Amino acid sequence: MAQPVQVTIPATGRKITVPTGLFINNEFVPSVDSKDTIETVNPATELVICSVAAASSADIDRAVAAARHAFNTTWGKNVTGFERSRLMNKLADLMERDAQALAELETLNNGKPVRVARDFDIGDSIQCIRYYAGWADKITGQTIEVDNKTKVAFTRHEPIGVCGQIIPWNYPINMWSWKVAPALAAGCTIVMKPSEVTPLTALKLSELFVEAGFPPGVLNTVPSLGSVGGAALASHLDVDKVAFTGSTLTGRKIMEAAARSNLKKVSLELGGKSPHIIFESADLEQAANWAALGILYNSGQDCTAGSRLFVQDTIYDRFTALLAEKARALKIGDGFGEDVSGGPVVSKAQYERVWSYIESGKAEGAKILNGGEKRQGKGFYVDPTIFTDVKPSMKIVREEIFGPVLAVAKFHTEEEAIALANDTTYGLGAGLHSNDANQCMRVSSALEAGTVWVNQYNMLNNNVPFGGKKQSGIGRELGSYGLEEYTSVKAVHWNFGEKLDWPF
Ligand SMILES: NC(=O)C1=CN([C@@H]2O[C@H](COP(=O)(O)OP(=O)(O)OC[C@H]3O[C@@H](n4cnc5c(N)ncnc54)[C@H](O)[C@@H]3O)[C@@H](O)[C@H]2O)C=CC1
Ligand code: BAL
Repeated sequence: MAQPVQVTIPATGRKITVPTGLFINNEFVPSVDSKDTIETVNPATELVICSVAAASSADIDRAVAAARHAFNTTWGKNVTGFERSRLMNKLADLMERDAQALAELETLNNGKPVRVARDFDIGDSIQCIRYYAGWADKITGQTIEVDNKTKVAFTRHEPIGVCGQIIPWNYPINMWSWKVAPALAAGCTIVMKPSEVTPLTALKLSELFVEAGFPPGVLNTVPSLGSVGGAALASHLDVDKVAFTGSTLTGRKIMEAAARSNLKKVSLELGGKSPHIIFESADLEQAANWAALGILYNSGQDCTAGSRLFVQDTIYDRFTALLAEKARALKIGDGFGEDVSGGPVVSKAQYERVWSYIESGKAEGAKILNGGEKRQGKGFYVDPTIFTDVKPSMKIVREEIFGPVLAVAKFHTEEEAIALANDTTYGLGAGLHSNDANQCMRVSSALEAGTVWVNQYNMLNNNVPFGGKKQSGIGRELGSYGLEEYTSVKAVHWNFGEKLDWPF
């Protein structure tokens, strides 16, 4: 299978041609040895969209060989930073040109509102590529004086080499750009494995890669099951680095595979159970908006979802009433409606997983403030579900749900809020709302998380690093820190005068 198919966007009638082959060496090709395919589904209708080729481990070998050849002959060794920057900016221009069609395809496969896909996911992705295009010709090492007369050392920040990149289904285009942009800027070549749930936009973006004029082999796109293509990349002897976003369980497997194979560099962006604290001095209306956004954006399918909310006892009743209003005001529906703010969750598997948590919350005795009832009809919809009066031991408080399900608890003192917030194996995001600046400073220092939001939530910038502490990950994405993950520092020691006496 390598022939493109035409898919029709139900709401607009637009026909989009989608490549269905594996993208290797700038061509869409069938698998070398497998007839396996991946079926994609529209989560709003539960109807099949199309099937694409599934890469086997032999295909991963072929993609890695293409990436290695491009690294050694073009991108990694013979293409200047200026040229890398130019091509990256061209890609960003093409994404801007095709933003509406890309957004429609993203919505079809993922379910998120088309307005959100276009204005946030894709807008942010274009900016990410331009941000790192700006770095491509500015990667420099240091000159270090070793002694004043005869020796100097300098460092070179060299591209790591061939990178395996494994991304999830919650932000297919956005996670693609977070991974691809710094790797390209640094001079690395890529084998990209999109999620088997949402491979369509990664394939469509591969077409734009060719149109932008990138040399063959720089980016290779291999939709595949995680246990096949993902595992093959993580354990491949000729892959120099693997970058992953997804569950902590799979992150652990990837790290084990890297350790057992060639000790490739690993960066992991994993799960979370992020705390969000509302102190009594906060602007409650604003804090309720941010708390609702924190759990409902992307239908809660967000690694930094503020899924544990801690509210000071003095404002608890007022605040929870406000929060319920916010949840009820949000329009959930088919993502093709321009006024929709939340779509279905991505798949049947995710729908069942989220509902099993809702049932467990009910069984463990948490009170339901909003939602908690299944809808009739087609589509993997989960209405905003808010549990109050939760206990720290409950499953809905301890485990990542990855759906629009919030666990709310009360606290009395600042110390108590910090202790509750940090009572988790995760450490990705955290938020707090307070009008006391000293309190904001104290609490943001005490929270064990890679990102802390003060008087806002879930806002990210391409020039600010992002990543986790504890079991939420290793390494950073975005900003100059994200670029460092794709370079390897070489120290060159240079002698221009010292004679070595012999015997020494
Ligand atoms: N941190 C985040 O952004 C994400 C977290 N998750 C969490 O994981 C839960 C389960 O979702 P899944 O889709 O099953 O997550 P997952 O972590 O298994 O999938 C993410 C990616 O990893 C790949 N993968 C799976 N097994 C692999 C293996 N053995 N070796 C290499 N790659 C492999 C998948 O094909 C996909 O591309 C969600 O409910 C959520 O809690 C899921 C997606 C994103
Ligand atoms: N919100 C940052 C990326 C993620 O959810 O995976």
